[in-house]
Amino acid sequence: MLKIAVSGSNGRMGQAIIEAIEQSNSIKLVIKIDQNNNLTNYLDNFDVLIDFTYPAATLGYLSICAKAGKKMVIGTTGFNDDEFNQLTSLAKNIPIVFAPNMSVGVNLSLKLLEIAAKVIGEDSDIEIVEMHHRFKADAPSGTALKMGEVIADTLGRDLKTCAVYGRKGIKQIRDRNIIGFSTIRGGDVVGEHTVSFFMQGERVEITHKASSRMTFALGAIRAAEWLAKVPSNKGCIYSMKDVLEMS
Ligand SMILES: NC(=O)C1=CN([C@@H]2O[C@H](COP(=O)(O)OP(=O)(O)OC[C@H]3O[C@@H](n4cnc5c(N)ncnc54)[C@H](OP(=O)(O)O)[C@@H]3O)[C@@H](O)[C@H]2O)C=CC1
Ligand SMILES: O=C(O)C1=N[C@H](C(=O)O)C[C@H](O)C1
Repeated sequence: MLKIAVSGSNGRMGQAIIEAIEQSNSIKLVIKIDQNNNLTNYLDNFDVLIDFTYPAATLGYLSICAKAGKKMVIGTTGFNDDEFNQLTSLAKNIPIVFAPNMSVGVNLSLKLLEIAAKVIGEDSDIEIVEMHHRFKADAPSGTALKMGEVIADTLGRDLKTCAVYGRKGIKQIRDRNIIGFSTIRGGDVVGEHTVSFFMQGERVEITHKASSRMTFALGAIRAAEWLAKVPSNKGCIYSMKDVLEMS
């Protein structure tokens, strides 16, 4: 039976993952890691670490796992460029699944966005709106950024130069080539993303709404089961596209 360690075990996602593991017959929860215990003491006990925490904490756990040859599923979002480079470098030693959103629906939406961008992207004003609960610590969401990246890549644009986050202070009409991002935070919204393609006389919208964190938790478990079959010495960053075999 696959042995799982969960870091951030007291968090919203940590709790959802523990609940999902408890309902599974094929995997077993062996260690809950929180800020009071040390992963280093348990390295012989688990096969895959599932981590949904904060960037600094994730990098700490990844550094330990990379040295010990332990695989990781990482759902944490909000990495800055420097932190992302550290993650990329550490993942040369072990296979990891790293995805800002583990739900099947969002990963299908990424595929739909690729198609939409190909067909209508050049003729559209593209705007991404995301809405999350009041406790979310990063903005825009990792999912919104991933959606923007997929669209920008499809259109041959660089998201670093074509993204506009909010419009305060901008005193000019909209440039067709930008991808706009807007963020809403409030209450207990689990996670909602809408990408609008505004054309002349019509508008296409692709929306995903998560109503339970269980969708992310089940995706993380699916990723751990998939990762278990990848050789430990094959350092690589995999995505949910790999896990779900969506080429
Ligand atoms: N990829 C996906 O599908 C999804 C990704 N996420 C992402 O997962 C992350 C966590 O979200 P969520 O569960 O809502 O957040 P929470 O704040 O509820 O949980 C975060 C956990 O991280 C722990 N933590 C914080 N700092 C440290 C540290 N330095 N060392 C060890 N542990 C630490 C916290 O511990 P303590 O309780 O002790 O403070 C807490 O248990 C976010 O980045 C979020 O965006 C969320 C949902 C889905
Ligand atoms: O913090 C959250 O809650 C979520 N974070 C992820 C993100 O930043 O995209 C995924 C999901 O939308 C929930």
